[in-house]
Amino acid sequence: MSIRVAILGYGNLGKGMECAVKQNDDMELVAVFTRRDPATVKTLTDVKVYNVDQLLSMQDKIDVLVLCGGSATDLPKQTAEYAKYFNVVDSFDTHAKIPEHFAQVDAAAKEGGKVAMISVGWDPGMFSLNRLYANAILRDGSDYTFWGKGVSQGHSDAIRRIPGVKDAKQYTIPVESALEAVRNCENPVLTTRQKHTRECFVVAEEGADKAQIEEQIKTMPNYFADYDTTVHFITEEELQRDHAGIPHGGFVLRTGKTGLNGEHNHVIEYSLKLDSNPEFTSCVLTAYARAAYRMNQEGQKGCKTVFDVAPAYLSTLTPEEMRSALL
Ligand SMILES: NC(=O)C1=CN([C@@H]2O[C@H](COP(=O)(O)OP(=O)(O)OC[C@H]3O[C@@H](n4cnc5c(N)ncnc54)[C@H](OP(=O)(O)O)[C@@H]3O)[C@@H](O)[C@H]2O)C=CC1
Ligand SMILES: N[C@@H](C[C@H]1CC(C(=O)O)=NO1)C(=O)O
Repeated sequence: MSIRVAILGYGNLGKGMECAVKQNDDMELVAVFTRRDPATVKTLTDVKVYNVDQLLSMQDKIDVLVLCGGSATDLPKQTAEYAKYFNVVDSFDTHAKIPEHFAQVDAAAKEGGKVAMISVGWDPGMFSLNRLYANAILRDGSDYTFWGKGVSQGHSDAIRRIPGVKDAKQYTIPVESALEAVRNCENPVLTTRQKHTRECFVVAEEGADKAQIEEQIKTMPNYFADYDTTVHFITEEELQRDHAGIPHGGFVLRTGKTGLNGEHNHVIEYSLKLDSNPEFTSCVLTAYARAAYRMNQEGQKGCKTVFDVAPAYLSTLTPEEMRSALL
């Protein structure tokens, strides 16, 4: 029997989820839920769209609810709210607030006897896993993460939540000299500001105070305050013409030494090059939706992160196929 998946929140991630579920023949997309009028939400497939006020009445038709809202203001409320009623997966990526998000979601999921997976995606998510593996293996070393050049959905979402902003895209740009020093095993000590810059393209509402918007972006804690950030105000047409895509990617690196006197250098590198940040992120969310369902079917409950999920839960391979897949 297929795993019945539903989506809450129909933006870039919601559209990505619609595509990702179709690529998994052990799953079916049963519904999309939105806070808006369903009639205004045009989907890519013939999936039925409901207003979120219908969600609880459909609890018995949904095995996993994937939360596709924004981390800045949606997920802090929605994940804990619905973890009481559904197995849920979210992509919460305000790194500094993950511990408090975990605590709230864990209490709700345990109360409902459900599994909740938070901070699933590529960073946090796949990059988190690769940082942990590399750190566990190369004990004498240094960790580095670089993103881009590409469009951060979290940072773009955070800008769009500012009053007076109609639309926005944020590019994360790695400082090439820093990346080169790391690859050369120079083990540089780098501040946040020395690794990336951020460039924002913003469409302001008619009559909005652009100076105030720019100030709110540049001083925004957890998103922009620790970076050199530039803000460009452009028209909706220019945004659609010049910044329609959502490509991204990045690198997780760990450089370290082995041998009694550190004679040998090693570099671990995991990289992603993504045409579509939301479609790739949705593929990760979909694999972890499979894991959440399976773990709950075993009687597990509470909040999990990618660190708590054995790879076998993610895979459609049988145990015999997995053993040969080791080769
Ligand atoms: N961990 C990771 O690696 C990654 C995490 N993310 C996270 O995913 C989050 C969501 O990103 P993204 O999907 O790009 O965000 P969007 O801004 O596209 O969508 C966020 C929410 O806004 C609402 N919305 C979307 N479009 C419209 C519209 N035209 N008018 C009104 N409301 C709209 C939707 O809710 P509703 O339908 O209810 O109105 C939607 O769920 C990001 O904030 C980021 O934190 C993203 C990429 C990677
Ligand atoms: N969570 C990020 C995924 C990566 C990209 C990123 C950044 O550019 O700052 N940080 O983490 C996103 O929303 O796209």
